[in-house]
Amino acid sequence: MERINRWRSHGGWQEVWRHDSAETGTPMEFSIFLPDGEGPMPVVWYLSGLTCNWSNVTEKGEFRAACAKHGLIFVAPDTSPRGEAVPDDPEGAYDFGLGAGFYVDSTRAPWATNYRMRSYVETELPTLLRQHFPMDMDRQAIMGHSMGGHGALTIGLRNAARFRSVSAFAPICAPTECPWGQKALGQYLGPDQETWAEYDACRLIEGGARVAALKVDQGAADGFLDNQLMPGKLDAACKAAGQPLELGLHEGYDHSYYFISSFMGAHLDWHAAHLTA
Ligand SMILES: N[C@@H](CCC(=O)N[C@@H](CS)C(=O)NCC(=O)O)C(=O)O
Repeated sequence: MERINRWRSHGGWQEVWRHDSAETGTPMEFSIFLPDGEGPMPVVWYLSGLTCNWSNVTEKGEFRAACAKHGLIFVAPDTSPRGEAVPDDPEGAYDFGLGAGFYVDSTRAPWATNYRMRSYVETELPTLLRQHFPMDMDRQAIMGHSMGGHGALTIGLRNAARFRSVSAFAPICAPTECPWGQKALGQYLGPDQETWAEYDACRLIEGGARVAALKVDQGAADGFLDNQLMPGKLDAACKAAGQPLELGLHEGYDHSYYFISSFMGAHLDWHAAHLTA
């Protein structure tokens, strides 16, 4: 593992690291905010959306003040494998391939070799980082935005014992039912929709999965709200299953980091309350 940058910020260090991933077969980069102190400290995993790498939330997410205040380590992985040898959408579309790994372990050629973002985020990265940083792995939370909100919800639901709290900004709530999800899951996993279910938060909840604490915020002026994100389906699935959900709909906010940064502090305060209880 190689540290490629670091900046003093909010009484801690904002760092960027590169390492070789066995899962993706490529070098991968992530950012990590480390409050000062010996730790071990609770960890918040933040999964980003389409077109993003670690830099979007790190530069625009405004998470450091809350993380410093609460003593939270904040990790932002990339959203896909990268590199010349990694296959991409044939038309270079933003919603599939590079920057669009969907937190899936692909089972189909030519994607399956590198597109293993589920195992990378769920297993490889936590196993690696706990050896290098003062992380308290008994106190973990996961959050994300859009495609990363889908990642946070599905990884949280499949690993409920590991995360004390799960939250999302404008998540893709029902990927099996929206164009972004159908395009990605159809190609990464193939046409058998039974194999898609473990990558759909609503279907996981319908199938019995639960999390300890769940919070979602959504902008009402988000152009992707009705055709891609569908928070109403998550609300309905949670209500039917008895899964508590704190769902906020916010007039005037869109899909951007202006929305995310407005609610980031509240999400981190909420995670901290669960992580330090
Ligand atoms: N219209 C956008 C769609 C992608 C998009 O909105 N991406 C969101 C996540 S789904 C994002 O965080 N973009 C990067 C940023 O705002 O910094 C594009 O074509 O780039």
